[in-house]
Amino acid sequence: MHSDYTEKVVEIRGLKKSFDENHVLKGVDLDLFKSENLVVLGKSGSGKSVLIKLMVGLLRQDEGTIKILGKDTEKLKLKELNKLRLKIGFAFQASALYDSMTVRENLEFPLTRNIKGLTRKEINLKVEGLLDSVGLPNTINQMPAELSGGQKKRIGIARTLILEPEIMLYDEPTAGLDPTTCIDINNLINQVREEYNTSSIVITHDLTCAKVTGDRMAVLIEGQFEAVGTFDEVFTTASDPKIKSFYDYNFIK
Ligand SMILES: Nc1ncnc2c1ncn2[C@@H]1O[C@H](COP(=O)(O)OP(=O)(O)OP(=O)(O)O)[C@@H](O)[C@H]1O
Repeated sequence: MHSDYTEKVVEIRGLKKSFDENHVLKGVDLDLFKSENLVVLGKSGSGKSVLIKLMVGLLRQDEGTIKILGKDTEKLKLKELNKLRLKIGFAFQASALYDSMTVRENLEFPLTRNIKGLTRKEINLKVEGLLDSVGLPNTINQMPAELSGGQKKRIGIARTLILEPEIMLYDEPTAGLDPTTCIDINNLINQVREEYNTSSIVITHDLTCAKVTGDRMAVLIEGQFEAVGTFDEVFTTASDPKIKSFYDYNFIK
């Protein structure tokens, strides 16, 4: 256990979001504590991405509050919201690398766009340091098309880390990867937490990823978190039929 569960970095209360008659989030409460990895599980269409989009201000809630690093996101002016967004690293499902840029240029891009006045030496140090961290120093001059799916994921994570976010959001980090590469990415998620002291939300359908990376699980069912706790608390000892069917569904799929 890496968190003492005292300091909250995210606090969500009574969050509701509907699209016309589609009531996606029906009063969601969730805490993310400093230095923990929280795994969010839920079937396709259960609202995991909507939750993340609300957190980073890409969507607006109908009701409820989202506090991030002590700030109520709804009350922030755009400039303050943008400043807060820089503290949240979003590792997209598809890595979202720019195909026409080398690995070095991909990593430099968020840095030079957001931080003015860095010297070439400072930029190089940061880029090279992060590539070392994710175990891919030799890819620096390669194009994304020359990388494997797992390597792209690692570079995507490195690029997200370059602005030193306090909170990491991983959107299905192991989707589409072979089992061995999944293990590598799970280990990287844990390593990132140790090295960069991040607090993370990991969205996944992969129960191995959930077990290996998550201090706590939160299962989104019918618009609310039905169960929140350690993997064993939520799954091994669960008697709730909704949780059981979710667990079975994941293995049948
Ligand atoms: N911008 C939007 N406009 C209308 N409906 C939307 C919008 N975004 C999401 N939805 C709806 O909200 C519901 C939840 O979608 P969401 O993408 O959050 O699911 P998810 O849990 O992330 O699914 P998956 O695991 O497949 O990625 C879906 O019914 C979807 O159609």
